[in-house]
Amino acid sequence: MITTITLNPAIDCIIKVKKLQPGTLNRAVEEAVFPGGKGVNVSLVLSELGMDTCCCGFLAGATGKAYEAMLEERGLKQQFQFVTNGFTRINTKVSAMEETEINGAGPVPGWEDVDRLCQVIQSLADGDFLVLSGNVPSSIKGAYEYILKNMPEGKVKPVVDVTGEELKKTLPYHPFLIKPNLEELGDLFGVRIKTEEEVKHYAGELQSAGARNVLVSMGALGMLLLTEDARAFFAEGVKGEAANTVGAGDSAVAGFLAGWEQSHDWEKALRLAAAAGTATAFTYGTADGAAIRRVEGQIQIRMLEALD
Ligand SMILES: Nc1ncnc2c1ncn2[C@@H]1O[C@H](COP(=O)(O)OP(=O)(O)OP(=O)(O)O)[C@@H](O)[C@H]1O
Ligand SMILES: O=P(O)(O)OC[C@@]1(O)O[C@H](CO)[C@@H](O)[C@@H]1O
Repeated sequence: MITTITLNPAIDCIIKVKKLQPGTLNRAVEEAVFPGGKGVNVSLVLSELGMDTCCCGFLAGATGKAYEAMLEERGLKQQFQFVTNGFTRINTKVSAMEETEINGAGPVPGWEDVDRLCQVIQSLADGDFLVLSGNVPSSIKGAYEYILKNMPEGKVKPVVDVTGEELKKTLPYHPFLIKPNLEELGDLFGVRIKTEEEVKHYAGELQSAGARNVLVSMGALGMLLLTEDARAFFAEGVKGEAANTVGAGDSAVAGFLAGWEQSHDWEKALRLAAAAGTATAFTYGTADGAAIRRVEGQIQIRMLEALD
């Protein structure tokens, strides 16, 4: 079982306009709503890939009820808890010549809510993956570190996809996988990363700080994997027309975990990660299993020189 935590999920509203014109009324030519938030996206893609998954985190208000109904419609196992303050956010993603996103703030959970969540995940089985993914509300800053501190040592294999300080604080808990994108990796070290060597170097620094495996996603360029047994691979990007790339990174995390669970082979895990990310970039919302399997055969993987 792979459990995902999304502290601040969102109804993702994807709107396509011919041309985005700020300061005036824009009308959609296409629109769709999805139950979004990084951890839930991971669960949606895991279930498409035939994996057993459950998502949890916090919902609130009328939009929270609507969100719950959307999860039910998708047949996703969930253990979300309702908090009393605020409402589940609606994140607007506008697809035009470029992508523009407006993410809401979301409800205001308290530490007592985090404690309730910790109770829920105490029942995970030894060795289960626990995916901690997405923005941490400011009322509970440091929540990922707190959650990991409250799990019996060695019980779960954490997977962390979050930016900045929240990520750094989880590294002493030796996450099985972290997945920064190129910009996030650079921001962690206050640099702008330009070469593959630099990606490998800074991913290696994150391993030295505690991460076991590091997957760096680079949008249309592809993704680089540095493994705990000091191997490095690169999955080349696949050319094609992106529909909306929201959730591509989350799909990559799901593909990696599904691939790893199914094969225990780094290259196969990376291939499925790249296929899932690509398939999601080429569709509205997260990709379905058939689309991911179709892209899988197009992924080219290069083995890189290991780190010194
Ligand atoms: N435009 C694209 N064309 C082809 N493949 C893409 C494109 N965008 C993303 N991908 C694939 O998806 C993977 C993950 O994308 P990306 O690096 O954009 O993740 P991210 O920044 O974490 O995204 P998000 O936060 O929206 O989930 C890439 O490494 C690549 O394999
Ligand atoms: O505000 P956060 O939590 O950083 O990001 C939330 C979000 O943008 O991330 C997902 C894509 O990765 C979307 O489904 C969702 O709207």
